[in-house]
Amino acid sequence: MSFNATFASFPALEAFSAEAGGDLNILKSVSTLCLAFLVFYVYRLFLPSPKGSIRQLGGFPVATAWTFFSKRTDFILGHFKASAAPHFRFQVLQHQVVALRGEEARKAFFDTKSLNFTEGYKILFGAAPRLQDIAINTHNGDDASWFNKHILTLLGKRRLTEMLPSLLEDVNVRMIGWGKKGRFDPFKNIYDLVFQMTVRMASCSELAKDRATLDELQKLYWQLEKSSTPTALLLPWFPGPAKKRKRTATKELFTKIYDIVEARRKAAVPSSDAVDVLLGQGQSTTEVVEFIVNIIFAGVVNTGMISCWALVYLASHEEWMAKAKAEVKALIEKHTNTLSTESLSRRLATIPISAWEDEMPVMEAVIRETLRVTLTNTFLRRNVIDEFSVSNGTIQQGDFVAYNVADVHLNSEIYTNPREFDPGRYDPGREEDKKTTFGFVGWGAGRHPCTGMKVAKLEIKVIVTMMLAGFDFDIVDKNGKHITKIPVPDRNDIHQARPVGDQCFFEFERIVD
Ligand code: HEM
Repeated sequence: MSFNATFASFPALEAFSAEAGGDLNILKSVSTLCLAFLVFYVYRLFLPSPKGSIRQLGGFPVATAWTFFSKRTDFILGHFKASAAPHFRFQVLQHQVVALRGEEARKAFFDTKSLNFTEGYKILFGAAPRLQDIAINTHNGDDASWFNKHILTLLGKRRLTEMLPSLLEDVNVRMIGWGKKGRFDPFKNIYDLVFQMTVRMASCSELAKDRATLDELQKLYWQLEKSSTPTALLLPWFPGPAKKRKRTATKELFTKIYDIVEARRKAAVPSSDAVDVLLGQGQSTTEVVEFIVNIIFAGVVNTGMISCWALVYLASHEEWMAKAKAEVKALIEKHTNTLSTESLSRRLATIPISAWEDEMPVMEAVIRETLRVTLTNTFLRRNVIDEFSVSNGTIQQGDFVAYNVADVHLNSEIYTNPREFDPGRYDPGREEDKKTTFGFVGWGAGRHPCTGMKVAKLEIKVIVTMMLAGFDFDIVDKNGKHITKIPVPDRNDIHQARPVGDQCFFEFERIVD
């Protein structure tokens, strides 16, 4: 059955068509609702805070919630700066959110069983499209353990070994497309590489090789990734054009992947690609599609961001560039035939996964430091069971809890000159990240460590290694002039953390094919 047919056969979808016709009625109700909300909020402003122990933010709740969605990092850090308290509480529509800071809060945030991961992100983040969004119910939609189990087997060491040559070839083909010399925007070209690699790892070679479909998927992906606007999150029921565009893009994305998975189901000879492995385990086409979409949304943004910024920092720090290049050279000399006339990507493919993982300490430190300086996450949870106390404040059942990564990663009591890029801070003798509990949370911590870390690290290392061994490159402005001021990530840009102010580019020349 085609996805369109499956899609159309769901009764709830018919309800959606009817809903579209009913937009006018909804619009009429909107004004009444807005008035009701207004009266309610003004009334609330004059009531004493019912949650005595945690400071409740004043002001108009809709305005407060708006800043939480539009400039999340500034919002959280700004309110913490204004008071010495370890927490504050605010309202997003009918939901209560508690922002936390400090070591005790961090321990509780990452370790408390009743703080639910999926519920935390579902309402306050909303990036990954779900089949439920287009009225299709599945068993695994909210089951994080189902995805984690499959990630660990499908993206484990054995598969990384199998996939390494294809990943390198994908990168090589794209890099050939850049030409021998030129200038590019890393926040476009490097993301293209990461998107292709992620799709390759999560799906099948038919899709990874089909450039036209990949480009279409990538376009839909960014459309959906960037559809989590303050309006969309605050007014999810509002029937505006953005909501319709999101629904159409979600349907198109799922449909394209569905057709590819169905074609693999009918293939005479199964391959070792992720899609075939999942189908072989008896998963339905819908489940496989859901798996692929979830991997793309879990993987692309952060892997792309760290690959871009690792290269930007290396290009801005001569000493670390020299160390990283020396490490790559040593790896190539030890594990590849340096007399071979084969392409760089083919030679790199002979380096065993264990060497990529264990013999690149400089690159490990560069990735860790890039994560520390660049990551902008506000981690989210929802307290789904009993109330509990943290730093003398009560987290009620149903409360959302938010913890911004800057509280630990940019904390000058933990890291010296925290905004400076200095991978040496993890060296024996310094080990600044070990000074406190969960001093580094770039790959998560406690109950929800990142299950995609190994594959993400490999993708970043492949990209950086291909750049260091294959190119001379410099960081320049839009006019091609070398940039001396080190770019600073925009901590409110939750997708790419692009540099604040002017964009930066790489001016490159290919030196090894
Ligand atoms: C540089 C790239 C990446 C970074 C920095 C990163 C970071 C993180 C962090 C910080 C968390 C914890 C979030 C929290 O506690 O709220 C997390 C969780 C997760 N990550 Fe990643 N991630 C990356 C790449 C990937 C990739 C490529 C995948 C999939 C292949 C992936 C899959 C996941 C999943 C499924 C979880 C949730 C784990 C759970 O439910 O317990 N990540 N990641």
